[in-house]
Amino acid sequence: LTLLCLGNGESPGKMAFSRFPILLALAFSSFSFVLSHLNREMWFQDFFPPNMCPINAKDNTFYGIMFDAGSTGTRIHIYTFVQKSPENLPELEGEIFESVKPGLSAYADQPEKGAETVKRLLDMAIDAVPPHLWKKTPVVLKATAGLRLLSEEKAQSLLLEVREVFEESPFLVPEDSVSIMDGSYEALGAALSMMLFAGQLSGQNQHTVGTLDLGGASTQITFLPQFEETLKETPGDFLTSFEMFNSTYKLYTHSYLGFGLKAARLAILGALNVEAVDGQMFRSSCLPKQLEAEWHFGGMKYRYGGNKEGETGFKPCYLEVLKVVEGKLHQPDEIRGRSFYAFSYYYDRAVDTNLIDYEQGGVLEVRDFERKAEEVCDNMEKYNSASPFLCMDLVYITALLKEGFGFRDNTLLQLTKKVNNVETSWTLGATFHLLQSLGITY
Ligand SMILES: Nc1ncnc2c1ncn2[C@@H]1O[C@H](COP(=O)(O)OP(=O)(O)O)[C@@H](O)[C@H]1O
Ligand SMILES: [Ca+2]
Repeated sequence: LTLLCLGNGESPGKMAFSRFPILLALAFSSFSFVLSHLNREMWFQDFFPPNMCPINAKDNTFYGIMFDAGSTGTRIHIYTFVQKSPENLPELEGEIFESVKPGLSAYADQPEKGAETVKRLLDMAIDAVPPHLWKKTPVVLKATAGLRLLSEEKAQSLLLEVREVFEESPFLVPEDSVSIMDGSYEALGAALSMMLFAGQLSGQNQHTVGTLDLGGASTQITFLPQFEETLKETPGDFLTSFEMFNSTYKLYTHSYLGFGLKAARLAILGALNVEAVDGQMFRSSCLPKQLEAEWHFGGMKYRYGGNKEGETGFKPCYLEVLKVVEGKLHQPDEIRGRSFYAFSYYYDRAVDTNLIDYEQGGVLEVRDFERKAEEVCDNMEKYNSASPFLCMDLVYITALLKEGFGFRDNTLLQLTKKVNNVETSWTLGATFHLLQSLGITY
């Protein structure tokens, strides 16, 4: 640990040390997400102490290794926890994070090569975790929508190869250590992560927030309902209970498969679930007029292009996109008055269009995405150098938020990549849950 610290966060991968009692939220604020400044500033930044290195190598440290096998990339998160005494709750000390592209599903026909990418990432953990703790450090890989969309046979042979890599490693390999994760577990992990982060803020003005994750293939929404009404009006399969510290919590959580950004592109183009796409040209008013190109996704090749003769721009594009989202998602009333953390492609597209800074993130209103979508779609030639899908992606994000989930124009979204150098991802919550269920403490 000391050695890694000398590297000051640069090696191997991106080392981050933060120190916050992650469980305060669970213990004191009844799972309320606590936000202080609901103005347009980063509401986290005042509350976290600056990064710091552990003063000494500690013997009350333990680790958890979580792989996120996403549809566009594979990521390793190596978390360090410190437990000061048995009666104290563990604190998150830091994270090492690294990622590779493409994701495992790109190796559908070469499972060994796919597993090799996992092995290279796992080698980082050999350096990061002290040898005497290897046997006590669980390693788990959870695959998301990308693998959910592969055939069962291809997905299973990938998972089998990865399992072998784990078995050959010196780490603790729990039962079911390599699996395709249920969408609601992904959402639950994200919610738990944010609860852990927000624990630092307890005692401030309390507002509860939820999380929105926009992946390539699927999208998730999660929040802790405050009103009985919401629980009554919500279909049972949108509610997930989980236990922690002798309490049961009921979360609203749902994963919409096929509503990730890339899957949505296909749906908008009318290319989803179309047989014999080869040779067929899919056109959209959301694409530059003169564009004609090819796109490889999920093992298929698609030809797509702009409306050469017809209309292009924000209005016709919005109508096209509306068909894909309108009436397709459950709209809980309660979310209208809430704030949400937004990750992944919400973050990336906001960065691409200078709505937020890549390092800092920021707070946006739903209408900021709409304004940007109008600007990009009505001036596509100006945005030529960016992705040809930029207009479509922004309109999809706008429509998904407004017409899909039913958010207001002024709903606040906190776009956050990292809290004090720890990635905001479902992985922290899932690792925490894993360590709890294995009874791993110092
Ligand atoms: N830990 C992470 N750090 C940075 N970006 C991430 C992380 N996890 C997901 N993303 C972003 O989300 C996008 C899509 O998510 P991904 O996890 O690959 O898809 P899916 O969740 O549908 O499997 C990625 O392109 C990436 O920009
Ligand atoms: Ca993801």
